[in-house]
Amino acid sequence: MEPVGQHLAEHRLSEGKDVFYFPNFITTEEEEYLIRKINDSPQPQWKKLASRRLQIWGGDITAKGNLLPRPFPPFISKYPDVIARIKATGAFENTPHKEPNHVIINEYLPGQGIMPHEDGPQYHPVVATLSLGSHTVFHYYQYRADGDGDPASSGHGKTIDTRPTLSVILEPRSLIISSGAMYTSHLHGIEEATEDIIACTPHFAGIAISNLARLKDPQIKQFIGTGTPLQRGVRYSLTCRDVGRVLHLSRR
Ligand SMILES: O=C(O)CCC(=O)C(=O)O
Ligand SMILES: [Fe+2]
Repeated sequence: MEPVGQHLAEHRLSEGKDVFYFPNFITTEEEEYLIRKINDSPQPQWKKLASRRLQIWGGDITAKGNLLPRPFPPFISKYPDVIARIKATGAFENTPHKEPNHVIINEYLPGQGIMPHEDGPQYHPVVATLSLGSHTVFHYYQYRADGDGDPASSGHGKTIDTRPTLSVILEPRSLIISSGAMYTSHLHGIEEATEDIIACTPHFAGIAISNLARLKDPQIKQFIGTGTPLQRGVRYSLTCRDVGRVLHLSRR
């Protein structure tokens, strides 16, 4: 068997950065099935936020950061076997449970996004995100060293550098894994947009994307090649992480 680390390394997007991109991590049939199961979930499973809705699977996390574990539904752990496939990448080799035990499913309508944020210390610093239904553009950011700048873009009293460190197109069916400093000292976010204009040549005004050469979706490639804006559809993402501290309640 090939060493797992080497396999992961083939998917690295940028030298020295722990960001790994896997196009077509699932098939279109699996994608359709997952979207159907997400939409079939009972209404109370959805949590409504101001700007999007989400489902939490694997259990709730207490205020102290402990997971109250609940088994995954079959559409996450059996068919398709998303958790086992993520484990097989080797990215979770050094996490407490060696595989994700917690999955957040986010739904984004066109025009919705997620503000730059950090995922925080309750998770081991590895995150794998599966995209379904539509592409999006995912940015990594850093805090500014000097502390001045636009106060509107600051969080926790620190100012975020609005120029992304790295930008990635997440194709439908792709998996992206971030770990190390990309988890612990960077933020990530998705702009609220209904379309994305991508730079296909150095002189073309648009977002510079780190995984252009790795894209696989024929339509996305064609649109980028002709400078056509990519219209966002409804996107679902499965954010898979390992919560280190798990509460095992004894049964009476
Ligand atoms: O939807 C995504 O790709 C990102 C979601 C995310 O950052 C999160 O749930 O913490
Ligand atoms: Fe996040």
